Amino acid sequence: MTYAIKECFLTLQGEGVQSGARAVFLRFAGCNLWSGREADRATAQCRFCDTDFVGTDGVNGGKFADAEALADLVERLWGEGPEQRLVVVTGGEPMLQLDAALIDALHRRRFRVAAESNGTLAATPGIDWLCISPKAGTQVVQRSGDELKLVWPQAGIDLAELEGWDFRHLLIQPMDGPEGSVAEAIAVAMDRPRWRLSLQTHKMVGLA
Ligand SMILES: C[S@@+](CC[C@H](N)C(=O)[O-])C[C@H]1O[C@@H](n2cnc3c(N)ncnc32)[C@H](O)[C@@H]1O
Ligand SMILES: Nc1nc2[nH]cc(C(=O)O)c2c(=O)[nH]1
Ligand code: SF4
Ligand SMILES: [Mg+2]
Repeated sequence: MTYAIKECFLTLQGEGVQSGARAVFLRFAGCNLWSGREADRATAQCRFCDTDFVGTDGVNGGKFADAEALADLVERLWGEGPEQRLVVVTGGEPMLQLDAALIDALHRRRFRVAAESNGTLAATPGIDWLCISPKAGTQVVQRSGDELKLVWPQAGIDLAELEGWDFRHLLIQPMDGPEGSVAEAIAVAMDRPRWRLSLQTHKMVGLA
């Protein structure tokens, strides 16, 4: 299978339960909830995205002919040094492309595979840490995983409904943008203690 990769880079996980962890980020191109074009943002199903996932022209981006070539890139970016190998597959929407062949190739190189997904597609089997981030107005089919990370505020999302899904960790993350509100995210954590505040720390410290 050919994989379309926007960018691939070594950084620290900036969000969620594993925030602060050294990780190679593998960003797949393309999403099923927005074209990625600004002209389409206002009418997209997901309208607050902070990411450019269009094309394959980012750092180490490109078309990869097979899983081995892509896993080799991830391993090269991790480097020979420290163990505790972690790759975060994201996008765009990674479940459009992530397959068993790539997960297996990464596992054979001793990587734990974490994924960031909008939950509208069933997660590929074999992921070691699954983070689902629901978008209002969409049908979330993946209602189990390790962490549910909700960008807030989003009108039309019922927190009580999400609390009934099968996730070990509930994170509330301030939306970065004109509709965002740190205060409203803090209020959720104060009113509903199962939800913990997730901040986009990479943006605070100047990491990609
Ligand atoms: C860019 S998305 C890619 C993965 C997947 N498509 C998803 O939405 O979960 C990665 C994470 O960034 C979050 N995110 C996107 N735009 C954001 C924004 N403006 N403010 C805060 N978090 C945002 C998403 O909700 C998701 O948790
Ligand atoms: N450092 C860093 N952490 C992240 N956590 C989730 C991200 C994403 O865009 O999927 C992201 C990202 O883009 N950078
Ligand atoms: S679903 Fe994820 S990648 Fe797609 S537009 Fe929304 S935040 Fe961005
Ligand atoms: Mg990001």
